[in-house]
Amino acid sequence: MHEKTIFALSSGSLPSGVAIIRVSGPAVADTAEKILGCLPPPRKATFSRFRHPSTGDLLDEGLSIYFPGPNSFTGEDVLELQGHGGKASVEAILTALASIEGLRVAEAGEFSRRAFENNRMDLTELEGLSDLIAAQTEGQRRQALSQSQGVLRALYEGWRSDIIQARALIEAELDFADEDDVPGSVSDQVWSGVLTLINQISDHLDDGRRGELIREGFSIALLGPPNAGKSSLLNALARRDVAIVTPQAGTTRDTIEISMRIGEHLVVITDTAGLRQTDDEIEREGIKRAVQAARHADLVVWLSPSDAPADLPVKLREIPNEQLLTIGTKADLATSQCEIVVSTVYTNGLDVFLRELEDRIDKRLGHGESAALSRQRHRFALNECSNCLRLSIQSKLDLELRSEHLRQAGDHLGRLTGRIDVEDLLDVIFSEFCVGK
Ligand SMILES: Nc1nc2c(c(=O)[nH]1)N(C=O)[C@@H](CNc1ccc(C(=O)N[C@@H](CCC(=O)O)C(=O)O)cc1)CN2
Ligand SMILES: Nc1nc2c(ncn2[C@@H]2O[C@H](COP(=O)(O)OP(=O)(O)OP(=O)(O)O)[C@@H](O)[C@H]2O)c(=O)[nH]1
Repeated sequence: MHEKTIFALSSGSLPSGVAIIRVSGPAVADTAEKILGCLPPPRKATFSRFRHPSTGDLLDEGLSIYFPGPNSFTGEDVLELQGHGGKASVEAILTALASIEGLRVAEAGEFSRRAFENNRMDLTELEGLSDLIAAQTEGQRRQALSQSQGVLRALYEGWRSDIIQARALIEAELDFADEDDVPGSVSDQVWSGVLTLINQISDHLDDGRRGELIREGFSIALLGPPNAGKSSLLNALARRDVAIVTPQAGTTRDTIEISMRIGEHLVVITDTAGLRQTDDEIEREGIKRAVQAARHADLVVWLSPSDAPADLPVKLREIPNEQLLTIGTKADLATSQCEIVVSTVYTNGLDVFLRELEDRIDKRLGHGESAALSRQRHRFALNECSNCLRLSIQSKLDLELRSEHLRQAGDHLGRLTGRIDVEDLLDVIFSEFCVGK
């Protein structure tokens, strides 16, 4: 239980139609008495006058809601003051709250931190909540919402309890190892269960980084010879002049990135320097970056100008087919061999091109059918867990050592959900939150 009661404006920037000020902690009942004159009935929106606790001045009128702990967002007593969203109105209420003993302004993410500390949410749910507030696309929203509702928590806690149970059986066998009448076969069942778990984790990890790409954005690199129209295409997609376009070959030097939505997903598109042999040192560096961008991209779009078709250079041939899309550009100048052709001068073919991109992205990212891990942190912990499980099933090892590997496997899952040793992680996660959340 925290001694301090915290408060903050939880709704967005001012002015706004309505502003919600949230108060959480042990002094909530006292605060309600002081500001509202009484404690409103639990969980009922109640019309109230908000008054200054010492002067009795009317500050605003609005709705108040009292959520007695532990059935509240934070698990503590919570009071919401829903007033008018004017800057001065909100300021007056915040000032009045600050004057009450035992109250202080909340730090970023502090309400959620208390929810975590009171076991109302685990780490993956907190991350989901943080992602939900950051979500810009339908795909991100859907994934973040289900993560905030605990799909990953349920999965990982389930696995962790399987491991704990397996370990209990092994430990029991170790304890009875000296007694002749206890058969040594309990553990055989345990190990086949562990093997099943290893396969489940491996299936979960082997998802083409679907969840991470939904969260971070699917990356597309535009590549082609100089003057193929890469920057023109980027500008057409962005609907603004992001990159410089000139008739001079070798205009783009550094890579240029834009973020946009395609269908349900966030996409990061990179314009790159045209690929060619050159002695210009700056251009050479640009080309190096272009090749790097191609290697890191989830999809490479190769632009082949219709008036001077160009094949993919040798150093990009390693890119798998499903990660490559070749399009013909400058379709107004000549006929292209490519299936998809665009002209940025006449804005032809862009819709077909975008539809093809959407199709390819949807195929890779799906529609949130199953729970997907969404951060590298999850991937690391699951890999570590899986490694420990693999060590534990080696029958040549001592049973005690195998049990210890199981313990470590469980601990990796415990860190994933925040059941153990996560102080350092918490600061990172809460730094992503805004004040009032
Ligand atoms: N006015 C308001 N709207 C809001 C929030 C809020 O805090 N205030 N939220 C803030 O993020 C979100 C909703 N999250 C909430 C989560 C749990 C509880 C809550 O009181 N839970 C209780 C009771 C659940 C029930 O009745 O089924 C509990 O879990 O015990 C409230 C809001 C979005 N909308
Ligand atoms: N006719 C025609 N010209 C185009 C089209 N797209 C681009 N251009 C012209 O082609 C030239 C090169 O365009 P950019 O978009 O700068 O080409 P780039 O591939 O980014 O070139 P680098 O930066 O040199 O690699 C410019 O003069 C554009 O106006 C098109 O669809 N049709």
